[in-house]
This record gives sequence, structure tokens and C-alpha cells, in this order.
Amino acid sequence: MKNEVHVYSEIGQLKTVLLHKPYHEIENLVPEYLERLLFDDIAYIKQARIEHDVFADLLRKNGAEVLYLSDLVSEVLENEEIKNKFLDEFIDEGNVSSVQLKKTLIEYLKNFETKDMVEKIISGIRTKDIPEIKNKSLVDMVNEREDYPFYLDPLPNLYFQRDPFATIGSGITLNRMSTITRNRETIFAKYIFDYHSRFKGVHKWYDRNEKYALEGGDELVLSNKVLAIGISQRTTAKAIQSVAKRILGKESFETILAFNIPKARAYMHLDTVFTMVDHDSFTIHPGIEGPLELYSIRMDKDNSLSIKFEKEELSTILSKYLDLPSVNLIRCGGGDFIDAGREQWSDGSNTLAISPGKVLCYDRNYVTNEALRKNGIEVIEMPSYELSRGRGGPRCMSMPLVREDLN
Ligand SMILES: NC(=[NH2+])NCCC[C@H](N)C(=O)O
Repeated sequence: MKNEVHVYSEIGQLKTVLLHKPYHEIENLVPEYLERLLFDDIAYIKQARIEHDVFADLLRKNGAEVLYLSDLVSEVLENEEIKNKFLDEFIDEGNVSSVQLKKTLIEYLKNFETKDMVEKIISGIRTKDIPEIKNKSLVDMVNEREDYPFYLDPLPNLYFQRDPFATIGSGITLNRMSTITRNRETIFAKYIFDYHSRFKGVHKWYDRNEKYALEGGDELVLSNKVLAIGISQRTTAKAIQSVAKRILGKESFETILAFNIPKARAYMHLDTVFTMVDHDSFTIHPGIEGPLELYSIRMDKDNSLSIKFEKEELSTILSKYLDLPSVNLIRCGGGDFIDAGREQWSDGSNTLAISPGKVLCYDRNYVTNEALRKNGIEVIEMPSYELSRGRGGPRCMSMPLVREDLN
């Protein structure tokens, strides 16, 4: 099969999924730059990698093919011409101060085998890695004295593969990230979907050079007709409107439900507070239910968008658009203010459905996991001592490429 992406639900049996196993980029975190790099703490990478392997194994055991971003990118970059183009683009966007430095970095990187080069690019390049820049420019000299420890910043958020692009139907949105820190992450997906023999030519509903921020954590495929997209700290209403114009009426998609959620660190994406776990069941963080505003977006016959503020309760709106007699909202932390707040912070509501009614969750969120079980959901737990420090759970750490269709 060419154009191998196919996702028409959040819950259909997961067949192929993309991950990135975190590594040296996490060792390049220091307290001084944590906030800008969107971390709250520094994970112990050895343990994080063990946890990540358990995650991947559980996915495989449950029927999914696991692909790694760095393998796909390395395969693409084995072609010398594409490698040169990639390095040029990546380093330009890495805010490198001078032509001389750019040349030095490219020479340095090209000394590595392709796979190691890709890992080096992800981990960031410390100034100490490169003993000497030839023909330094004035900017290079001034920078050197200012002691910033990196020539290229690390990409510690890359293990949250959910965000840089999102699979919708037989296409993807290649996202424009809301922060500079994460924007280079989308270059990897660009090269995979432009050049990888298995994935090239996949249709793009949105592209990384567009103006308005859109992140995958906000994009949910509720059914082959309905998408949910968060208006959040990371995704703008303007981006949603652009996506709506391109997706609605194409393939089978008819409605986008735009969830306006509070703009806060803990709730950065819609999937930190709302995920789908079965045909008619969803997790929800009680902290957003009060302030939540919902808009439905549909395409009129004359090809203009019709946008409506929805006044009813969330469950009524979901039943209406998903054609269900009723829906079950399962509250994070069992609905308790403290348990919900604590567990949502470590991604208690961020479940990854492997198939209808079967989800992967962090073990630390035991109150929420119990609530899911009480509601008939099968919960598979994974260890979460260290991975959770990056503020993302199983859904954030995975990007489905293929899911089986629901009947
Ligand atoms: N889909 C998600 N909820 N992703 C979580 C991303 C966490 C990451 N540290 C960030 O702030 O960007």
C-alpha cells in the first residue's frame, strides 16, 4: 500500500504507530533553560528509556507495528542530496549566528554516520563539541564570551510525537508549532512525508510554513465524520478555521468541534484534559468542564463555513454529532478536586486507545485508572517515574499512522 497513513478514529485497533525514544537531548537540560524548553524537571534518562521500551513493547504485544522517527529520518537522509538540503534547512532554523558557524556545524555533522548524525541533531550541539570555528565572525566572538552552552539547542520534547504533525484520514497536518523551541521538530516529519519511500506523497491538510499555530495534541479524530480540535495555549482559532476549510467536505469529514479550553501550562493541549477511550466513552478533567466553550464548524452547500456556538452540555453535543444514544464522561481522579488536579498534572486524562475500550495509561494515575476500570474500560499500565516529567502521557508520546476502521 502506498501513502500508508489511515486514521479515521481515536480508538480503532492501532496498526502502525510512530515513536521517538528520548536520549541525549534530555541530558542537555539544565535548570536555567527548562522553562523555555518546556520542561518542569529533569528526567533520569536511563530510567526514562527503560520505561519507553516497556511502552513500545506493550504496543507491539497489542498488535501495533512500532516505527521510530530517527530510523525513518535516517533512511531518508542516506541520500546525499537530501541530507545537504535537510542540514541547510535545519541549521538555518536553529538560529545559528553566522555563515562560518553554519559551515563548521555542517562539516562536523557530516563526519558522523547518518543515524548518529540524526541523534546528534536531536540532542543538540554543545559549544564544547566543536573546538574551533574557522574565520570567526564578530557575532561568533561576542557569543562566545556570553557563554551560551549550545550552538544548536536540544529537542527534548521530540518524544512527544503527537504534536509536530497529526494523521487525519489519509492525510496529515504538518504543524506550525506555537513555540520556536518545538518548531524544528516538524522538519523531521516534513522530510519523512516528502521523501520516505513508504510515506512520501501523503496529502497535507496544513503545512509548517503557515502563519497560525496548530499542534497535534489538540487534534482528535472522534469518528470518520467528526474531528475535535482544541483552541488552547498551543493551537489558534485561526489555524482551526484554515484546517476546516480544507478538510470539511473532503473524505468523510463533516464537522469540527472546536473546544475552547483554558490557556494554562497544565492544560497545554486538548488531549491533556479530554481523550476518547471507547465508542461512547471519554476521559475528561473536571477542571475544564465549567469554563469549556464549544463551537461546531460545518461546511455549507455554498462552500462557506457555518460556525455555531453550542449551548448544551458536552455530553449532549457529543451524542448529537457522533450519533450515539448517550455518552459516558469518565472524570480524571474520579472527579475529586485534589485527585483530579494531581493526576491530570501527570497526564491522568492522557490515555492512548489501542482498540475500542482498551487503553494504555501511566501507572501513577491510580485513581483515574480505577475510575476507567469501573466504567468497563480495560486499562494497561506502563511505568511512569521519569517519562512523566516531560508533561506528556501515552497519547502525547505516540502518533498513530494506521488504525483499523470501526464497523
Ligand atoms: N500532546 C501533548 N499533550 N503533548 C505534551 C507535550 C509536553 C511538552 N513538554 C510541551 O510542553 O510541549
